[in-house]
Amino acid sequence: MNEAIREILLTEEEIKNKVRELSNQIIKDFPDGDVILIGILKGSVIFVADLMRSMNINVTMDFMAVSSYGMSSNTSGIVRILKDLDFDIEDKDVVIVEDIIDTGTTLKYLYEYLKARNPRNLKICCLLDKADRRKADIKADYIGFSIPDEFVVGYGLDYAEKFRNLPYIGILKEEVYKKD
Ligand SMILES: O=P(O)(O)OC[C@H]1O[C@H](OP(=O)(O)OP(=O)(O)O)[C@H](O)[C@@H]1O
Ligand code: HPA
Ligand SMILES: [Mg+2]
Repeated sequence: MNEAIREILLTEEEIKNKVRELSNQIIKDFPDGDVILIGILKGSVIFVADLMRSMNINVTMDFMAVSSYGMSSNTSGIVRILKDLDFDIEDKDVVIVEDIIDTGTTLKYLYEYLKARNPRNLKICCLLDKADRRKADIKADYIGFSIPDEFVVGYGLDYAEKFRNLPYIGILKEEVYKKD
Protein backbone atom coordinates (compact mmCIF):
# COMPACT_ATOMS: atom_id res chain seq x y z
CA MET A 1 0.00 0.00 0.00
CA ASN A 2 1.17 3.58 -0.70
CA GLU A 3 2.70 5.11 2.47
CA ALA A 4 0.47 8.22 2.27
CA ILE A 5 -2.66 6.05 2.59
CA ARG A 6 -4.18 5.38 6.02
CA GLU A 7 -6.73 2.82 4.90
CA ILE A 8 -8.11 1.29 1.73
CA LEU A 9 -11.77 2.28 1.51
CA LEU A 10 -12.68 0.55 -1.76
CA THR A 11 -10.68 -2.21 -3.40
CA GLU A 12 -10.04 -2.61 -7.11
CA GLU A 13 -12.50 -5.50 -7.17
CA GLU A 14 -15.27 -3.57 -5.40
CA ILE A 15 -14.84 -0.65 -7.83
CA LYS A 16 -14.89 -2.98 -10.84
CA ASN A 17 -18.15 -4.61 -9.76
CA LYS A 18 -19.76 -1.25 -9.06
CA VAL A 19 -18.76 0.16 -12.46
CA ARG A 20 -20.48 -2.81 -14.11
CA GLU A 21 -23.62 -2.21 -12.00
CA LEU A 22 -23.70 1.49 -12.91
CA SER A 23 -23.23 0.82 -16.63
CA ASN A 24 -26.12 -1.66 -16.51
CA GLN A 25 -28.36 0.95 -14.89
CA ILE A 26 -27.52 3.50 -17.60
CA ILE A 27 -28.11 0.96 -20.40
CA LYS A 28 -31.49 0.11 -18.88
CA ASP A 29 -32.52 3.77 -19.08
CA PHE A 30 -31.13 4.25 -22.61
CA PRO A 31 -31.44 0.84 -24.31
CA ASP A 32 -31.29 2.34 -27.81
CA GLY A 33 -27.88 3.90 -27.17
CA ASP A 34 -26.54 7.13 -28.59
CA VAL A 35 -25.69 8.33 -25.12
CA ILE A 36 -23.09 11.06 -24.66
CA LEU A 37 -20.92 10.58 -21.58
CA ILE A 38 -19.40 13.84 -20.38
CA GLY A 39 -16.33 13.22 -18.26
CA ILE A 40 -15.29 16.01 -15.92
CA LEU A 41 -11.53 16.39 -16.05
CA LYS A 42 -9.43 15.31 -14.55
CA GLY A 43 -10.82 13.22 -11.69
CA SER A 44 -13.32 11.23 -13.77
CA VAL A 45 -10.94 10.08 -16.51
CA ILE A 46 -10.35 6.58 -15.19
CA PHE A 47 -13.96 6.09 -14.17
CA VAL A 48 -15.39 7.23 -17.51
CA ALA A 49 -12.96 5.02 -19.43
CA ASP A 50 -13.97 1.94 -17.43
CA LEU A 51 -17.68 2.82 -17.49
CA MET A 52 -17.68 3.26 -21.23
CA ARG A 53 -15.95 -0.05 -21.86
CA SER A 54 -18.58 -1.92 -19.94
CA MET A 55 -21.45 -0.43 -22.00
CA ASN A 56 -22.36 -2.48 -25.07
CA ILE A 57 -24.47 0.28 -26.67
CA ASN A 58 -23.41 3.20 -28.87
CA VAL A 59 -21.81 5.80 -26.64
CA THR A 60 -19.70 8.82 -27.39
CA MET A 61 -17.60 10.82 -25.00
CA ASP A 62 -16.77 14.45 -24.47
CA PHE A 63 -14.98 16.27 -21.69
CA MET A 64 -15.22 19.44 -19.69
CA ALA A 65 -12.45 20.72 -17.50
CA VAL A 66 -13.34 22.60 -14.36
CA SER A 67 -11.43 23.19 -11.22
CA SER A 68 -12.50 24.30 -7.79
CA TYR A 69 -10.01 22.51 -5.54
CA GLY A 70 -6.76 23.51 -7.20
CA MET A 71 -3.84 22.28 -5.10
CA SER A 72 -5.83 22.19 -1.85
CA SER A 73 -7.98 19.65 0.01
CA ASN A 74 -10.74 22.29 0.33
CA THR A 75 -13.04 23.68 -2.35
CA SER A 76 -12.57 27.33 -3.25
CA GLY A 77 -16.33 27.54 -3.84
CA ILE A 78 -15.68 29.04 -7.26
CA VAL A 79 -15.98 26.81 -10.32
CA ARG A 80 -13.79 27.77 -13.24
CA ILE A 81 -14.43 26.35 -16.70
CA LEU A 82 -11.10 25.52 -18.26
CA LYS A 83 -12.44 23.55 -21.25
CA ASP A 84 -15.93 23.44 -22.70
CA LEU A 85 -17.62 20.69 -24.78
CA ASP A 86 -16.55 20.02 -28.36
CA PHE A 87 -20.06 19.01 -29.47
CA ASP A 88 -23.61 20.34 -29.33
CA ILE A 89 -25.85 18.46 -26.86
CA GLU A 90 -29.24 19.90 -27.86
CA ASP A 91 -31.88 17.09 -27.95
CA LYS A 92 -29.26 14.52 -26.96
CA ASP A 93 -29.22 11.99 -24.10
CA VAL A 94 -26.40 13.13 -21.87
CA VAL A 95 -24.84 11.67 -18.75
CA ILE A 96 -22.38 13.73 -16.72
CA VAL A 97 -19.76 11.40 -15.26
CA GLU A 98 -18.03 12.53 -12.07
CA ASP A 99 -15.71 10.83 -9.63
CA ILE A 100 -17.10 12.47 -6.47
CA ILE A 101 -19.84 14.78 -5.16
CA ASP A 102 -18.48 16.48 -2.08
CA THR A 103 -19.98 19.93 -1.35
CA GLY A 104 -21.88 19.63 -4.65
CA THR A 105 -20.56 23.00 -5.87
CA THR A 106 -19.01 21.60 -9.06
CA LEU A 107 -21.95 19.45 -10.15
CA LYS A 108 -24.62 21.99 -9.30
CA TYR A 109 -22.84 24.54 -11.47
CA LEU A 110 -22.24 22.09 -14.32
CA TYR A 111 -25.79 20.74 -14.26
CA GLU A 112 -27.33 24.21 -14.63
CA TYR A 113 -24.74 25.18 -17.24
CA LEU A 114 -25.45 22.12 -19.42
CA LYS A 115 -29.22 22.12 -18.84
CA ALA A 116 -29.35 25.55 -20.51
CA ARG A 117 -28.23 23.87 -23.77
CA ASN A 118 -31.47 21.87 -23.89
CA PRO A 119 -30.36 18.23 -23.93
CA ARG A 120 -33.25 15.71 -24.21
CA ASN A 121 -32.10 14.06 -20.99
CA LEU A 122 -29.45 15.19 -18.55
CA LYS A 123 -28.40 12.65 -15.91
CA ILE A 124 -25.57 12.52 -13.40
CA CYS A 125 -23.49 9.42 -12.70
CA CYS A 126 -21.15 9.71 -9.77
CA LEU A 127 -18.89 7.05 -8.32
CA LEU A 128 -18.58 8.50 -4.80
CA ASP A 129 -21.07 10.49 -2.75
CA LYS A 130 -19.82 12.30 0.37
CA ALA A 131 -23.31 13.37 1.49
CA ASP A 132 -22.28 14.75 4.92
CA ARG A 133 -20.44 17.60 3.23
CA ARG A 134 -23.19 18.71 0.86
CA LYS A 135 -23.81 22.46 0.56
CA ALA A 136 -25.42 22.72 -2.89
CA ASP A 137 -28.79 21.09 -3.59
CA ILE A 138 -27.86 18.43 -6.14
CA LYS A 139 -28.36 14.65 -6.39
CA ALA A 140 -26.90 12.11 -8.77
CA ASP A 141 -29.16 9.73 -10.69
CA TYR A 142 -26.60 6.91 -10.57
CA ILE A 143 -24.46 6.66 -7.43
CA GLY A 144 -21.66 4.16 -6.83
CA PHE A 145 -20.80 4.37 -3.13
CA SER A 146 -21.76 6.62 -0.22
CA ILE A 147 -18.56 7.40 1.64
CA PRO A 148 -17.71 9.03 5.00
CA ASP A 149 -16.32 12.55 5.36
CA GLU A 150 -12.66 11.69 4.73
CA PHE A 151 -10.32 12.98 2.03
CA VAL A 152 -9.93 10.13 -0.44
CA VAL A 153 -7.55 9.58 -3.34
CA GLY A 154 -6.96 7.03 -6.08
CA TYR A 155 -8.85 5.77 -9.15
CA GLY A 156 -8.59 9.28 -10.64
CA LEU A 157 -8.97 11.29 -7.42
CA ASP A 158 -5.99 13.39 -6.43
CA TYR A 159 -4.44 15.38 -3.70
CA ALA A 160 -2.27 18.15 -5.25
CA GLU A 161 -2.37 16.18 -8.55
CA LYS A 162 -0.89 13.05 -6.97
CA PHE A 163 -2.31 9.55 -6.32
CA ARG A 164 -4.68 9.49 -9.33
CA ASN A 165 -2.98 6.31 -10.52
CA LEU A 166 -3.72 4.18 -7.45
CA PRO A 167 -5.98 1.30 -8.56
CA TYR A 168 -7.99 1.44 -5.30
CA ILE A 169 -9.63 4.32 -3.38
CA GLY A 170 -7.89 5.08 -0.11
CA ILE A 171 -8.17 7.54 2.77
CA LEU A 172 -5.24 9.94 2.77
CA LYS A 173 -3.27 10.23 6.03
CA GLU A 174 -4.10 13.55 7.66
CA GLU A 175 -0.46 14.50 8.06
CA VAL A 176 -0.08 14.50 4.27
CA TYR A 177 -2.51 17.40 3.75
CA LYS A 178 -2.36 19.08 7.17
CA LYS A 179 1.31 19.96 6.79
CA ASP A 180 0.64 22.01 3.61
O1 LIG B 1 -18.62 18.62 -4.84
P1 LIG B 1 -17.40 19.51 -4.85
O2 LIG B 1 -17.08 20.02 -3.46
O3 LIG B 1 -17.47 20.60 -5.85
O4 LIG B 1 -16.13 18.58 -5.19
C1 LIG B 1 -16.10 17.64 -6.24
C2 LIG B 1 -15.17 18.04 -7.34
O5 LIG B 1 -13.84 18.29 -6.85
C3 LIG B 1 -12.89 17.49 -7.54
O6 LIG B 1 -12.37 18.18 -8.66
P2 LIG B 1 -11.08 19.15 -8.64
O7 LIG B 1 -11.52 20.57 -8.58
O8 LIG B 1 -10.16 18.68 -7.55
O9 LIG B 1 -10.43 18.88 -10.05
P3 LIG B 1 -9.78 17.49 -10.60
O10 LIG B 1 -10.93 16.62 -11.02
O11 LIG B 1 -8.93 17.91 -11.74
O12 LIG B 1 -9.01 16.87 -9.47
C4 LIG B 1 -13.70 16.30 -8.00
O13 LIG B 1 -13.11 15.66 -9.08
C5 LIG B 1 -15.04 16.90 -8.34
O14 LIG B 1 -15.05 17.43 -9.65
O1 HPA C 1 -12.17 13.50 -0.99
C1 HPA C 1 -11.76 14.02 -2.06
N1 HPA C 1 -10.63 13.57 -2.68
C2 HPA C 1 -10.15 14.11 -3.83
N2 HPA C 1 -10.73 15.12 -4.45
C3 HPA C 1 -11.86 15.60 -3.91
N3 HPA C 1 -12.64 16.62 -4.33
C4 HPA C 1 -13.63 16.72 -3.47
N4 HPA C 1 -13.52 15.82 -2.47
C5 HPA C 1 -12.40 15.09 -2.72
MG1 LIG D 1 -8.79 17.33 -7.55
